[in-house]
Amino acid sequence: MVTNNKVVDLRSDTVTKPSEAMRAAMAAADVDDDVLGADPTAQRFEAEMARIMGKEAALFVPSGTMANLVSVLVHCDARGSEVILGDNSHIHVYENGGISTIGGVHPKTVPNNPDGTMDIDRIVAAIRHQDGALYYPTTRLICLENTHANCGGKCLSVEYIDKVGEVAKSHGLKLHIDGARIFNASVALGVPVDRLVRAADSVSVCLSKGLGAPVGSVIVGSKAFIDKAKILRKTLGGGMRQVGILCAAAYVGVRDTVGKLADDHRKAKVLADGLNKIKQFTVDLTSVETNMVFFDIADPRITPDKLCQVLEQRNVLAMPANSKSVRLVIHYQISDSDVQHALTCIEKAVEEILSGSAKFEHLTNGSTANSYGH
Ligand SMILES: Cc1ncc(COP(=O)(O)O)c(C=O)c1O
Ligand SMILES: C[C@@H](O)[C@H](N)C(=O)O
Repeated sequence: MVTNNKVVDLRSDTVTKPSEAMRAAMAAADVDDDVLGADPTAQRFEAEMARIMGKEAALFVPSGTMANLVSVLVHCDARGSEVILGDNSHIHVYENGGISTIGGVHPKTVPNNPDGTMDIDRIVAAIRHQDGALYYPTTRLICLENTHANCGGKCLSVEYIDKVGEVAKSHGLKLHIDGARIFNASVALGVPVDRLVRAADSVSVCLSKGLGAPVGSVIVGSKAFIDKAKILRKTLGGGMRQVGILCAAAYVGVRDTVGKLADDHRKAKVLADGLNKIKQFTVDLTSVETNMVFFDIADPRITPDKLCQVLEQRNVLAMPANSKSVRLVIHYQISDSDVQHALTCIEKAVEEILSGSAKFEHLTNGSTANSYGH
């Protein structure tokens, strides 16, 4: 039963459609072959992103996955390299093991705490000792993720990042931040984004998430690092021709949408409060720091897969996080009335499922291809 023609898409902040301003900028973009020389719009955008992030240089890449892969492979350019990263990190869980299958880099996971951090003493303990060089991989890199997607969009503090940076420096290691949502963290923490990443040798920044660009990420770091990253991007097939068309849209996203992230976070809290009033759900309200809301379903009759299917019949899109919880993500194209409409639809979906009147096409255990969970 469709109660509203408009689709309220809460699956992710990757679902935004380009704004009219982005489309106009794309149409008007001054472009050239970025492989044969330098697309002027890409060059301007990369210089602006380096300035904003407080790094020497920047490189536009087609996706966050490629941004992380290129960054890890530049830092870990010798055989037998190992990277220390979170066991629940996007790089380790959702990027097809690319650092290993493509880059030959060995992952050394450390448990992620619920707040997205890894215990500093466990990071230090994970660093391979020189004495074992005959047997062990060689630690070259530590990766953090801010905000942390699988930990509910939690923010890593600048104090924590600086401490990990000190550990990396004192052990001769590099530090990469998967900053897919670094602007969400900067806004939620009230810390300028260049200060937040000061300790990092490289950062990947998604333009196609909360910033609303249709495509792309940017890597920032030293000029020497970005020069190597540019070659590796080409090796991976990421060299692009008139890429200014995409950079023009991304530039509009950075200019127009960063200022809207605080409102995304406010709406996420409104959504979380509403969900917490539904007695079959539990939400840890203190964990809603940015634009993501995870809620657990206590009633076994209501599975995440069933709930998402019934919501889809009402044009509200959501994704199971796993077999017991659902993830909802706010972005700037979700209005306050969309939030209220979604809450009403969720309440009605729960009633339909519990009354037995809900219709399902197919059921899975929640870990389907279209689920975020694992
Ligand atoms: C934390 C994080 N890092 C990296 C990525 C990868 O970005 P992309 O989907 O553009 O490859 C995502 C999700 O998309 C993410 O949530
Ligand atoms: C699914 C995942 O890869 C994506 N980064 C998201 O958060 O939606």
